[in-house]
Amino acid sequence: MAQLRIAMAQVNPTVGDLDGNSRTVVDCARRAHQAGAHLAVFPELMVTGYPVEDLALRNSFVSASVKAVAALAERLAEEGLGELPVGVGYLSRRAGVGERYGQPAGTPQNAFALLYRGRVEITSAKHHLPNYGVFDEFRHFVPGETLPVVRLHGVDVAFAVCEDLWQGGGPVAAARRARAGLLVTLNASPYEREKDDVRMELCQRRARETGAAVGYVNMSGGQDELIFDGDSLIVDAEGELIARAPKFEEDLFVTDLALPAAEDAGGHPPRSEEPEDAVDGVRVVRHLHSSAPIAPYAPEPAVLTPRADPSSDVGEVYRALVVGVRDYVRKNGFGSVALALSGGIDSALATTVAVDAVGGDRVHVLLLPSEHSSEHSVSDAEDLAARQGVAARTVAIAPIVEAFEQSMPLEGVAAENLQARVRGTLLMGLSNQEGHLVLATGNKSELATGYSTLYGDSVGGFAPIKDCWKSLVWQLARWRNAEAERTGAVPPIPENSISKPPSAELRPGQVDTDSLPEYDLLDGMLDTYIGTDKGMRELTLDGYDPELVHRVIRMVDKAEYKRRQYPPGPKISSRNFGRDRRLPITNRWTPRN
Ligand SMILES: Nc1ncnc2c1ncn2[C@@H]1O[C@H](COP(=O)(O)OP(=O)(O)OC[C@H]2O[C@@H]([n+]3cccc(C(=O)O)c3)[C@H](O)[C@@H]2O)[C@@H](O)[C@H]1O
Ligand SMILES: Nc1ncnc2c1ncn2[C@@H]1O[C@H](COP(=O)(O)OP(=O)(O)OP(=O)(O)O)[C@@H](O)[C@H]1O
Ligand SMILES: NC(=O)CC[C@H](N)C(=O)O
Repeated sequence: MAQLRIAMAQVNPTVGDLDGNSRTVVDCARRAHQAGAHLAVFPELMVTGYPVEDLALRNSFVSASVKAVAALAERLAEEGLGELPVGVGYLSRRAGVGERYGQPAGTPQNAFALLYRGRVEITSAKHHLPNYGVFDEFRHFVPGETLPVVRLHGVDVAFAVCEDLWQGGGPVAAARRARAGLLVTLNASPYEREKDDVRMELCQRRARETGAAVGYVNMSGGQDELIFDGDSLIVDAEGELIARAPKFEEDLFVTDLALPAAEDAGGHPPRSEEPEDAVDGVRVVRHLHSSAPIAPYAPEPAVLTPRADPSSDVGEVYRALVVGVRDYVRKNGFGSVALALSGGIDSALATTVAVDAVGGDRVHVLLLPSEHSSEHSVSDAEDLAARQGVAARTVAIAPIVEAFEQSMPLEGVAAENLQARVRGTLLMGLSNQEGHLVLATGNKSELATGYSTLYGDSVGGFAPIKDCWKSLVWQLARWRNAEAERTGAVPPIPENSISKPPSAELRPGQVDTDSLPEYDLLDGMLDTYIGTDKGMRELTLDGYDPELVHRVIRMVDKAEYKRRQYPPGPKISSRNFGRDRRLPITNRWTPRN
């Protein structure tokens, strides 16, 4: 057996910030070196951030990434870190491939580089490209065809990139054939509810299949609608969990691994850059760093007993929303946010998430009562603002609505929507004047059914709870209050905001159930329709009333145009309204089956 100390950097790069991301690599590599690591690894596309989307198709961006990774190798050596092999993801190009989309030769690849002694020593690229859900990698990359296997202190270490682990064959099969002792994967795997269990099981299965320990390093942090939850982990060749990093945080995660020395494992002695036959379109390329196993470390293992994460599923969703808001605000250069607070549950939860994300002193709320607003809409909103220490301003909108209607009389829904639009205009005015990012407060049930006013309550730059069904909104509010009680703090959300019936308050006595079914029933049906694409007949077979099914499906399909104009917001489900679900707006198809 040989001993290998591996440092996995679960960090939060920013897309396009090549200098900042490179600095993060140097800082973590320094700490890894100080911790005595033999190898430091970073997430997929660390140098550029992930996903780069169509930046991958800009030749200048690919060139900048290739230059940045070479400069990073030099910088590591200048800082005295050249002897530490550092594995990073970056954007590269495969030379010699013909012109594509009018670009010069050389198509983009989602690449891996091992940096050592001031040089980009080894490169390879992701073989399996995900092209489903939020991923579009056929559009952006061509697949890699090699699996680097590096003998490091006597252990054969193979390197693959994210989706390479999710699909069988290819790199996984090649790692098995190469008898690697450790398979390291660099990942940018976005959060979805319960995906942590899927990933863990995947790593365990692949470890058993390859007969190698698996080191899985994931990104943390938010990028537009995606949230990377970290949760990096290491399992041994039998699939036993050795160590696991915390979720939703940055972490440099150092672990001592006892691994089979290459010769014991049956791997033949490598000559540098020696290719082996292709397995499933992937050639193993062996590299020699150091053959001799090093003496085992003495006493203290660099640590890490598996850390159980205490969060519940709902608690995890809450943390994901906070990270999504925090990083959207920070990475887009905002100092503060603003939102309209109605005393209802949606704006109460959105405000609470915002306060947890950026701090109460950077959250500004507007109370905007109209002639139809209830007493409690103001008192509950004031109560929440006081509990959370946010700056609250009240502007009665009735005179503005009246002035509007004097110039152009409106009736019915048009008049109702005017109130929402006046609120939207005031919020955007405040944003322009004071520079806050406006948060839209709509939930997924409203987005699904089109139950919001275009250019009214849907205005804003980011929408914290847009992927949460209304029933989940209540669960999140209760979870957050219970968390506060557990730690002896004041529950941030007034009980009345949680318990009162939801209402848009756009006309006297209006409640959501005038237009929509009860949320428990509605959300179940929506989750099945949106999440599984079942049609009318199948939903009816599931036990839903045929007339209701027909009505709800029509509402959902008709509202595509509203969703397309809604701000982005954190994805927490396996199918969000955004990159996961792309449907035509102009569409006469009725899903009868
Ligand atoms: N296919 C299409 N492509 C592009 N635009 C399209 C379109 N179909 C209609 N439109 C446009 O959309 C307009 C209709 O949309 P919109 O103006 O939003 O109005 P609309 O959807 O008719 O009404 C908004 C509904 O949301 C409810 N609401 C509003 C605000 C808050 C809440 C709450 O829960 O608190 C609920 C309100 O009670 C009402 O039932 C049309 O006048 C037309 O201009
Ligand atoms: N009186 C008000 N003052 C300020 N903002 C308001 C007011 N009424 C509505 N809004 C804004 O419009 C949004 C849409 O209203 P909606 O009724 O969907 O949400 P809610 O009031 O927060 O929750 P609920 O739907 O449970 O009543 C609110 O979240 C809030 O941002
Ligand atoms: N970046 C990737 O290749 C991610 C794809 C993978 N299936 C995941 O969700 O983790």
